[in-house]
Amino acid sequence: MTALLEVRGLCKSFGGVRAVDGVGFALHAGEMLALIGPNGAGKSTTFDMVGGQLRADSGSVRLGGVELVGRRPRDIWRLGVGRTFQIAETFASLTVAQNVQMALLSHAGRVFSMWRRAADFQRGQALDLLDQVGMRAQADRPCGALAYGDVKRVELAVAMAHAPRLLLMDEPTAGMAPQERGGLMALTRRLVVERGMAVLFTEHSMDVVFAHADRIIVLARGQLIAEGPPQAVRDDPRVQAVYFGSGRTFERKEPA
Ligand SMILES: Nc1ncnc2c1ncn2[C@@H]1O[C@H](COP(=O)(O)OP(=O)(O)OP(=O)(O)O)[C@@H](O)[C@H]1O
Repeated sequence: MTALLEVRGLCKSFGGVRAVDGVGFALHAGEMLALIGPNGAGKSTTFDMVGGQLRADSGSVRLGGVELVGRRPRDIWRLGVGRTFQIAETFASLTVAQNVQMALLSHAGRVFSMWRRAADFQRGQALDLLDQVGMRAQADRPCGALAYGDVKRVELAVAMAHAPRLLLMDEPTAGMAPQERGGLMALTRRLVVERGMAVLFTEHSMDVVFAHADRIIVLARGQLIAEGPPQAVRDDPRVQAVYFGSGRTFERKEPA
């Protein structure tokens, strides 16, 4: 099967630091791939090069055969690479439905001079998306009044408004209570299956990674040191060495 995303020989240095050093991997439609590694391993830098926020020094990032390196983030987004954004980027004073409507507006490329007109725009479609993330009943509440776990669901609906082929999720469960994390990842899985979308995510909670990733890639000091299904990665001595070496283990529990 041809990969949706193909990354080859990706490199990025900051001054003398080789933040990402020859990283390559593939990601297929319908797959959830976790990118893990100790602090400073190069996860964010890799992520930002896929999304176009950082330009690679060398290497290739292809989506459906189309080269992304050198394109602007907005063009990459238009080609089908979505990203979930943190709570600060939703409009807390707008309602849940209005937040999704704003995303639909921007997807359609429409500019409205007055919010009054925008308020009616694609409300039905926004409600459908909210239905998919279990938030339709809260459509008319301001986002600022929601529980944190519910805001994360709205962020997913906002990302879905652009119908991404590939969704980048940076620490999707950060700040969530352990019992809420599984729910958000199960919801993400359902969207992946229903839409044939691919997800690339970074995550510090190893419980989330091992429970929800189809495959895992592991970075250490900018290089890819292991790749495979969760159990194989967990048992890989190189991965164990990197995590034990940094004082972190897979058994570590995140604070509630
Ligand atoms: N803008 C920058 N300028 C200079 N050095 C940077 C910059 N961004 C990242 N680095 C360095 O590149 C290396 C990789 O950083 P990166 O943030 O990609 O790692 P990470 O795996 O995401 O770490 P963390 O888990 O702590 O977020 C680190 O040594 C970091 O200090």
